[in-house]
Amino acid sequence: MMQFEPQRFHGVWLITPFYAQDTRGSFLKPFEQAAFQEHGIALEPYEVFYTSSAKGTIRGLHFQYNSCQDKLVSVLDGAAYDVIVDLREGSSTFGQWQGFQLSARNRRVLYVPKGFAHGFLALEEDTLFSYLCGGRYDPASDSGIIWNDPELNVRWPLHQVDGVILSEKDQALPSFSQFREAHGALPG
Ligand SMILES: Cc1cn([C@H]2C[C@H](O)[C@@H](COP(=O)(O)OP(=O)(O)O[C@H]3O[C@@H](C)C(=O)[C@@H](O)[C@H]3O)O2)c(=O)[nH]c1=O
Repeated sequence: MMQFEPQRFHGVWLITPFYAQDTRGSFLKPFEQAAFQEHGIALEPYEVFYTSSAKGTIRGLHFQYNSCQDKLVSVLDGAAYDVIVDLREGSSTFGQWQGFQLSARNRRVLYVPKGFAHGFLALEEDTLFSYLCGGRYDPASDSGIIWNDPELNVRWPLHQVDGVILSEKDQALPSFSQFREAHGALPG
């Protein structure tokens, strides 16, 4: 049976997938529509993708302005410190962040609703990160907030890596205050 643990941000769930082992190996099921619906999670899968990241890579903190995606994320190989930031209009936890340890060993799966920025730090070499997203990729409105924004003050576990690797795009992301001036918030 899958287990669903509600998190302190309304609508965020940490999920223990169905997992079984036998003499052949293992079986893991991270998504089952009926089980998600029973918990009020209306994820309509649109696309699946994976990324592989060198240790120390930070991807994020990303979101789309239009056709906001909800995401089911997990780590298939390696380990990551996963971070979400509540950017939902009218949310009582707007501007707050939370971090989660996701790894191939703990098999935890995180459901991130629409209206959040999302990112992670790869804690091991070649960390394989999996996404199941509701909503299409919209490159025109793909954006984010800089990973080390002083106002958000995410406490990344940088002591666990030797240095930070970032894409050029992620180095140039706006600050949280620039995001608020330009957009205010995201539709939840
Ligand atoms: C995200 C994405 C990227 N791409 C392309 C654009 C680019 O050429 C290449 C790499 O894209 P990026 O640099 O944006 O990839 P990346 O930095 O890994 O982006 C991802 O970061 C994490 C934190 C998320 O939450 C994801 O939703 C996504 O935003 O892949 C797609 O074709 N479809 C997609 O859905």
